[in-house]
Amino acid sequence: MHLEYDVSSISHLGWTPFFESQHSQLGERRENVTPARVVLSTRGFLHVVGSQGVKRAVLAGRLRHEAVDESELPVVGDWVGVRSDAGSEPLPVVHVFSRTSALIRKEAGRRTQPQVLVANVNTVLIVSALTAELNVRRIERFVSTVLEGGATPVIVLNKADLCTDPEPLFHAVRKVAGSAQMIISSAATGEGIDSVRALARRGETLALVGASGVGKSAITNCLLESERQRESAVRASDERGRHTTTHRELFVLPGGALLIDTPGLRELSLWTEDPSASPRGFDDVDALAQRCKFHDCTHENEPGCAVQRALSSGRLAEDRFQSWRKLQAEQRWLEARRDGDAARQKKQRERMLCKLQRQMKKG
Ligand SMILES: Nc1nc2c(ncn2[C@@H]2O[C@H](COP(=O)(O)OP(=O)(O)OP(=O)(O)O)[C@@H](O)[C@H]2O)c(=O)[nH]1
Ligand SMILES: [Zn+2]
Repeated sequence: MHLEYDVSSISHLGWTPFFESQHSQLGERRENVTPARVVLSTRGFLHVVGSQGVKRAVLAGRLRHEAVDESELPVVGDWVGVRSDAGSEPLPVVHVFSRTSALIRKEAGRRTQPQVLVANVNTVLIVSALTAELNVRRIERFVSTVLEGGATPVIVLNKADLCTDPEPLFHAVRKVAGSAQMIISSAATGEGIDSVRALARRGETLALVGASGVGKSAITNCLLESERQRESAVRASDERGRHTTTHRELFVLPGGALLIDTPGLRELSLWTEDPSASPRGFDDVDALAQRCKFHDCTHENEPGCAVQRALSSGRLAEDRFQSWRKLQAEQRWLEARRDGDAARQKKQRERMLCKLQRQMKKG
């Protein structure tokens, strides 16, 4: 059982002028493109919600064919256009609206492909547990990825009830958090949950990310003020009999905000659309780098290097600098791989041809 989606206006589902203007630009096609938001995606089938309520939908073959890579296909949180005159379900998805933000990682495995986890989120709650497993470097990477995707990161340190002294961990994370807000919470005692709830504004979309078992579902349940999520989600028990979130789903919180719970993410390989830029979330390092004598300073052994100076004085921590280095190296590696990605280029060419052919048919 879900909380009912409020379909009296699609703005309650996150529709904004940004999408409206794209819709207007469709011109004559506009009539056949009814906006709906993807709330669930399983094995090729989508569940979308729009002014007509929740419907099953499926991607039109043309969209799949034209996509340069999978990152262009709709995921949970995306706004799509369905042909509502199609009559019976599944309704064909004939359009995907450009995104305001997305959480993107490099696909697991050998392929150099972006994988979009969720789309059109305002705030991403990066959840960790205040336990010995807390990994500052992983949080740093999440912050960078969220900023890269155009959303606002908020760091949630959960299970405060299990931690006798959260202060040292809090300060260690603070050093890598940049401008991200930080919340200490406990889904068990309710501590900090009001601060999380304050981020959940009507019509805005939040997503929860973090490793398995940190308490994403427990926090969700607190926000739902009931056990609904546990009942609604398709849950599978793993071999230890533990319940675990198995898919992404967008649903409504009592105050009218939208929330996407995601399955545990242990690793997050960086993805970036602009590999030459400095990794996001490192304002401290960026500010120092701007004061180096040479603007193309590599911060290794150039004279007048402000980064090296800060490292020797202890103002910049060595591991923070190494993280920045590592992310930057990953970006460069991605760039090199992508340039050489022949399959991608072939698809891009095919797509251009398709477009041309269509235009010729029309003209
Ligand atoms: N003591 C304590 N236990 C918690 C807290 N939050 C969650 N838990 C427990 O930790 C376990 C895992 O919590 P979940 O909410 O299922 O974790 P999750 O992040 O959703 O995990 P996945 O669905 O596998 O990604 C459950 O047994 C929860 O009851 C907390 O703040 N304090
Ligand atoms: Zn330098």
